[in-house]
Amino acid sequence: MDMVDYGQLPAVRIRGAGGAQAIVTLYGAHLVSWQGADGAERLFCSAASKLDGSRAIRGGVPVIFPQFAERGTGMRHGFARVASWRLHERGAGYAVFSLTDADLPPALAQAWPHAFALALRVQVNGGALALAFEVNNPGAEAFAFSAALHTYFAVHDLARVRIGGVQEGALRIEDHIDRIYRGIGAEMTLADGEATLRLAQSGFTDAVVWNPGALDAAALSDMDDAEYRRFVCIEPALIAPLTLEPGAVWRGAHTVEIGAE
Ligand SMILES: O=P(O)(O)OC[C@H]1O[C@@H](O)[C@H](O)[C@@H](O)[C@@H]1O
Repeated sequence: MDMVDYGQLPAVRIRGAGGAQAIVTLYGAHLVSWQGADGAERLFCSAASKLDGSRAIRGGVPVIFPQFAERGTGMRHGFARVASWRLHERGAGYAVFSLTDADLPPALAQAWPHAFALALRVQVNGGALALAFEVNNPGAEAFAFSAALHTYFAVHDLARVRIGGVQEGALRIEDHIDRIYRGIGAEMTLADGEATLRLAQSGFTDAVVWNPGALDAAALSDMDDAEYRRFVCIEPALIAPLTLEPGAVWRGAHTVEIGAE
């Protein structure tokens, strides 16, 4: 494990068994790169993304907390993806990042005045990636939150994408899609004609499938026009706000395994 720069952002490189690697920026505890043993990059990150801490990174795995999209009065998709996290622990093949209310700049802390402690554990091992997200309430009052791991999977061509496990039959994506699948239980698959990824989640009850399509991609200043064909977001999510009592902890996990086509 070593410290590297990702654009202008300090980041941690995690090295796992069999040559697996991941890079996580402290800004957002944002997993921006994941390679299995074969060295192929499995996450998409836009060439047009800001990498200087001035706005959320477009790609990788943004941590969404405590609000999903515009479902609330706070920042769109919450503040966790634009906050500076700490490296809490590291070991062979993994690192744990933490964020508490005390780490937030005053404006963000005032906008969401609750005591909280988040932890994100990122582990790589051969062809597997494991993300474990934990929300703690160390305060004296309950708070409600939503959360997601907004994973941008790299694909060779959007037109060849088949997603299994979210609906009856495979889901194909022609262009724009923004759908919430509720009550996800079993494994999902993502195939793009070159490889199949097996995805599993726990704690997170929902999965969001998102791609901006040609029109919306053209309107995004932090994405090149043709890049929408190179990724699909499949996001383990907890959409309906969950109330966390004082002293309670909530855990959500997301695992991805690289398989052959
Ligand atoms: O541009 P943002 O804030 O990163 O959001 C990207 C997308 O994130 C998805 O999770 C939402 O379902 C979409 O509605 C949204 O457009």
